[in-house]
Amino acid sequence: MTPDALPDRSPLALAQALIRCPSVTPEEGGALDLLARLLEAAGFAVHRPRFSEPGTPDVENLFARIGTGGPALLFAGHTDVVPPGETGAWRHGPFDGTVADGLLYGRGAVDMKGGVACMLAAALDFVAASGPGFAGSIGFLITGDEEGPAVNGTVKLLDWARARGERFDHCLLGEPTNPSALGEMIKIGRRGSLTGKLTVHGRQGHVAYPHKAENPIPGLLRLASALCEQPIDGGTAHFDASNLAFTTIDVGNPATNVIPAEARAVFNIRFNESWTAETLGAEVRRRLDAAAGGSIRFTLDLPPSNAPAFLTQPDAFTDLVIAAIEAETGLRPVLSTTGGTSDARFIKDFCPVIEFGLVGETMHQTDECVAVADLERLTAIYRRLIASYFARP
Ligand SMILES: N[C@@H](CCC[C@H](NC(=O)CCC(=O)O)C(=O)O)C(=O)O
Ligand SMILES: [Zn+2]
Ligand SMILES: [Zn+2]
Repeated sequence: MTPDALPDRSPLALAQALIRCPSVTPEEGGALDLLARLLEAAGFAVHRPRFSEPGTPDVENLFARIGTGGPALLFAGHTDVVPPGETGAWRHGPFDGTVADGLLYGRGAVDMKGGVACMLAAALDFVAASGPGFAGSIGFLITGDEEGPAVNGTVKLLDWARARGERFDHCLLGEPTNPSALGEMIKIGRRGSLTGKLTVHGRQGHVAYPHKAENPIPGLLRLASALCEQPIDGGTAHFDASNLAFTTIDVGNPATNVIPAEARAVFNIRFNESWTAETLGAEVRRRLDAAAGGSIRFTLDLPPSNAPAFLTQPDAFTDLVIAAIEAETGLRPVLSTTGGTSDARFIKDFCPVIEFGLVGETMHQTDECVAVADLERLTAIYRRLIASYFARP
């Protein structure tokens, strides 16, 4: 492809072209430019807002729409990718877009340039077949900040769209939702995420004179055990049990003969709909206070969480997505809230959102790859969904 030529509209060609754009967060890498040119050529009005926030990198985003009326269907996703890690360890270059043995290799193949390519191929095909005057609208809300701090991406893009008076009835987010086979799983919600930073305070001193010091490490271990020992809850009808994991314990003491003054640990909790970040934070404090018993001096920092648990009640739109998946794969997807959080946590305040995309088995891994056949089938699912969405009375 010459620099200005557009790839053909097949999902494979689009996914290869996107993978060849090195868009490791927060770099745009040419990926959004490519989408903009493809969407503009198909008659979409395209906008490229760039957002900033002190202390975070500026990030480029894309919003596109064709049609002004309803029903209005929004496709959402991201073109940024996580770093490839050791590029020499990859079987094929992470930004080459190589196809071998029926698999397309590259960073973002499943998470989620492949998914973006499929939604684009399906929408461009529908618009070409029906003409731009179909009754309704199709939108694209694509960020370059999903894998990063998620501050200058979807959350601000939605505010920007709201301020312009953009409205959508339903959103399909194309994150990789299937554990091992296309058609297995739709995500209808996500657990919340809360991070805690725990510090136990002691008094520095000589290891040979412990009575003149106060070692914070046993206290930190006691508090950490207290948080890990008791389950947080037993799960709910739609959500797994909440889980807490310590991610680091740090003392940073280079000396073998000094009792340190402080010991620190960080934990992250993935919580279900029976909690908010506030009620869960209060419960964590209650458990720590009980374990400390007035004798362990600690401070707990709970940075504000922008990731609540949420659930989208299955509705007629969910039924359309299920029907499209069943027709193309023969599988009936389970409706799940498992896994990490996603940008759907922001979109849910804008319109009902569900997630369905590729098989996520290799996401974030060396040799991330997608079956070319899955790209074609996911495009057929999205194409069928669009047709049935706009055919509704
Ligand atoms: N970096 C962002 C969001 C982090 C989102 C991340 N999500 C996943 O890993 C999704 C994978 C899956 O379960 O399908 C997470 O949950 O940490 C931020 O921090 O805002
Ligand atoms: Zn993703
Ligand atoms: Zn990811």
